[in-house]
Amino acid sequence: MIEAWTADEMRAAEKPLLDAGVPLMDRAARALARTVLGDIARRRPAAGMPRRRVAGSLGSDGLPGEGRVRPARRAGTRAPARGAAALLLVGAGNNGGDALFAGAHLAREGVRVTAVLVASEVHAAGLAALRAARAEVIERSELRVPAVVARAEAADAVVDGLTGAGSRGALRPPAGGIVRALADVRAAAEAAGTPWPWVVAVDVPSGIGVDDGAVPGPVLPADRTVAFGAYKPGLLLPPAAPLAGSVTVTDVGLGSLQGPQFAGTLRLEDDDVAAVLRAPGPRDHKYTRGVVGVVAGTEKFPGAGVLAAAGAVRAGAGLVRALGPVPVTSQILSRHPEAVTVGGRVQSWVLGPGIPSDGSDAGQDRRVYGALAAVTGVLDAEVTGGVVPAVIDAGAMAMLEHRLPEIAVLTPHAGELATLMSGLGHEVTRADVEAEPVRWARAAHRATGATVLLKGAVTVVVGSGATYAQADAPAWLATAGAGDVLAGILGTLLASRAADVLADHALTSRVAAAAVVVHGRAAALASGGGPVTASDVADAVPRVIARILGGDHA
Ligand SMILES: NC(=O)C1=CN([C@@H]2O[C@H](COP(=O)(O)OP(=O)(O)OC[C@H]3O[C@@H](n4cnc5c(N)ncnc54)[C@H](O)[C@@H]3O)[C@@H](O)[C@H]2O)[C@@H](O)CC1
Ligand SMILES: [K+]
Repeated sequence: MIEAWTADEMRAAEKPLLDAGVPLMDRAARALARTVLGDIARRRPAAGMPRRRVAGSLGSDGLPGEGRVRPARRAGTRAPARGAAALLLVGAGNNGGDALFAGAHLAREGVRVTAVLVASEVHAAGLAALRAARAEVIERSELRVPAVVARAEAADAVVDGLTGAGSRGALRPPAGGIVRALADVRAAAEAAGTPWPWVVAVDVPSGIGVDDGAVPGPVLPADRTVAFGAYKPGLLLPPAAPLAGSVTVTDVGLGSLQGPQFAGTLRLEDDDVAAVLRAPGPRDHKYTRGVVGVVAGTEKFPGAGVLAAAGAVRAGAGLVRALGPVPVTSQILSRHPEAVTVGGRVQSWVLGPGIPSDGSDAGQDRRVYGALAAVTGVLDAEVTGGVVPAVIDAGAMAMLEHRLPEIAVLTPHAGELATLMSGLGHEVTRADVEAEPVRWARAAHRATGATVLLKGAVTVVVGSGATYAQADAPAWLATAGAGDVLAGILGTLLASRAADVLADHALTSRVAAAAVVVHGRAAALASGGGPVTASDVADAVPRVIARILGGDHA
């Protein structure tokens, strides 16, 4: 489990250590320097190898044709970092202090270090250490954006120490202008396939919302972030999370926060998913393993019914009841003969995939309304068979008439969440949701009572407890029908855990996050780096579950 700590939690945790004289900044800076040195060494050509010329790129002398290449990684070749160039971007706070002390270590290792002071006052001891190591310093009064950009282009690594846990809002000038210029040049280099230095963010990429993952202004995307003590929420949450690159957490001795009441930001790892999955025991039979009722697909869109059923079947449901018009159920049966198409008791519902919100299939709408009555408990348990958890997807999200319990999981993407919230009287657009996904997912949870699973490159799941942020899927998963498969997988996990989530509704979000992991891993396995269909994703689910349960996390 990855747990993220807010800026306040970090401060509270570090205070007793700092009071006791624990040299946190020294530990942080050493770890940062080690990581930068390792990265530079890995990325440089082995000593004595000629620098390759890269067509179309500008060299450090500004002439075309010579550039640093991203050399292919070759096992066993770890060239030293001596002679490499590093540019430090240094802000006013301790984040800049980390960068300065790390810069001093780098300089002592033979790296040519230039520190750009973006504030008139920076960490004094850090600056003294850097000067003592004979690094070059560009003062704030000498700052010229084009010159900083040229220095960055000539460097092997850029270390972003502008702001950290003390960051507030969009980066102000001159930091904002420098970062915008660097981010533009980096984007242009990436588009053209030309080299660009390795960017290491200190603690967080400067300018992100540390606690909420917002991106209120310019941010230089990092290749790596060296986080001190713990992840920060902004390293896990969209839209900021992808700007962090790969995250390395350095243990500075802060310990762990998480307890049963933890209501912060979490990311499940495979071990946590294994704890949610329920492998059948010798006494289990199909009814104890969980029966999933699927109301998905219409005559016009039968595929969604097939895919939702596929997700449920492949995730290991004891039984799938697929309900709908004959053109839908016959297709489901032809693909999944193990499903049944008659009603009866279920332990969870999957409602809505492939059902339009225009009321064009009265029969499916009626089935959805009936199931929703079982989920909300508005109808007597004698009629409905009792309250059960549910996945409420696509068209079913337009059929909500009553407040939902947390055991109901809404599964919108950003556009659907905007529609849902607009229907509830909030003025919000898809772009608003994309800019602040967690804020709107939380608003939707408050407004509906349901657990909200907001789909995206980073999927967030919000209930009454922790917020889960999962980034397990390759971008190839953005394909038609993928959401239907997820709904089916989640239906099965909820059915297998029905008794637990009914006893503790707050568990629903963790089960939902586990389904997101299974879905993402299945997509990665099926994709193998190439295109993937929703059917392929469903087919890969049994192998992924076997790997997760078997502790094989490769
Ligand atoms: N918590 C820990 O255990 C450790 C924390 N350390 C470092 O300390 C950092 C936090 O230090 P600080 O509290 O000094 O915070 P920052 O280093 O984020 O600096 C805050 C200062 O940056 C400026 N600033 C804030 N928002 C800005 C904006 N939008 N545009 C321009 N300037 C802005 C302000 O002058 C503010 O005083 C962490 O991120 C980490 O790098 C490490 O040194 C040691 C270990
Ligand atoms: K930073």
